[in-house]
Amino acid sequence: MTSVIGAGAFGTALAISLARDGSEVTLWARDAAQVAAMSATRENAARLPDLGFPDALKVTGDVESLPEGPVLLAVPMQKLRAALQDLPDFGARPLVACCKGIELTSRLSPVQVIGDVRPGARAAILTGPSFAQDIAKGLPTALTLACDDDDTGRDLQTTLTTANIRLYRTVDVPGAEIGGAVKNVMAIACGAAIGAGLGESARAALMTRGYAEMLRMALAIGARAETLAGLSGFGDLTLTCTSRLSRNYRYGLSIGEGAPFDPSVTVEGAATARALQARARAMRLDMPITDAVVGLIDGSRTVKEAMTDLLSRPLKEE
Ligand SMILES: NC(=O)C1=CN([C@@H]2O[C@H](COP(=O)(O)OP(=O)(O)OC[C@H]3O[C@@H](n4cnc5c(N)ncnc54)[C@H](OP(=O)(O)O)[C@@H]3O)[C@@H](O)[C@H]2O)C=CC1
Ligand SMILES: O=C(CO)COP(=O)(O)O
Repeated sequence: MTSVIGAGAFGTALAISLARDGSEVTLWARDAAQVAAMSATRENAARLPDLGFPDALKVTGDVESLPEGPVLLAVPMQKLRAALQDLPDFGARPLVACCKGIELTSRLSPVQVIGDVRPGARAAILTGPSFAQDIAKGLPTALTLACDDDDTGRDLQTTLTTANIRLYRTVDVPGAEIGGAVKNVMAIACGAAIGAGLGESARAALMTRGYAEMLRMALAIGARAETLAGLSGFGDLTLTCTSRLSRNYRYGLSIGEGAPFDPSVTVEGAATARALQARARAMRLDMPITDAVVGLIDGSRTVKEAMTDLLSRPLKEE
């Protein structure tokens, strides 16, 4: 039995996929009106319209009624701490972060935030390339489940694998987390380049040099290079930097096109770019594309200026 905290796009999609296999899943939302609507219509009309809930999916607003078994925390990175602080103590139940990014106030990763709020909890992260719509529709996906306790990781891998989600396991939690955080920043950069008409070659350059920044930060925090070459790094970078289904990429497009963007949409890369830049500066790491994205977001650089900054850096070896 699995519980999902947060009936956003990702939490709902995971719950649908698990329940479609017949697993008992309880999806918790904090908003009573949303709970009532989802219970009545058996869909999440706001986030995943027309994708009905399987019978095994239970909806609740009563967090005390959640069953034993893993708890998936499917809330945005910058909301994870507040969500955990409002939730009851889940005892020995594994807590699985289902978010991507770095907390702006602390520069901590999702699993580090869980450890900060719930010391001693068995924590893991589920990350990798997948759009909620694809998961909910039953399309094939492959994701990474990272847990530093391999026994817990094996249990979670078995429990959370579904007919359309193939899970790969790793104990390299920092590696899995940093890939998912940095790829969103790079997706904003790529969207901005395409939106400003800079072309596909510029996008390929940003993806490749963005991967170099991802790897630089990963190695500096003790992660394994192989993890970054996998689903949570290279895989998710590829998906997010090339698809208009990505909200981070679309946010970048809007910057490049000078078009408005709905501020209520979850764009993890925006806050994470600032957190990543602060972390990189403290660690004396060179992350020029991250710097450029922060400049675009705070309005201090135009796309043209940011690209000129990147192209005029001293020449170096690859
Ligand atoms: N969407 C996707 O395709 C994918 C998303 N992810 C990751 O999943 C994470 C969540 O994204 P996604 O589901 O898309 O986001 P959404 O914006 O669709 O949903 C966010 C959910 O979090 C809930 N929430 C926010 N703050 C709190 C809080 N303090 N306590 C409890 N619940 C809270 C919201 O509730 P309310 O509506 O009441 O505000 C909402 O249900 C992100 O880190 C994202 O990167 C990963 C892979 C794919
Ligand atoms: O993380 C995702 C794909 O793996 C979803 O990307 P967005 O948050 O940019 O929509």
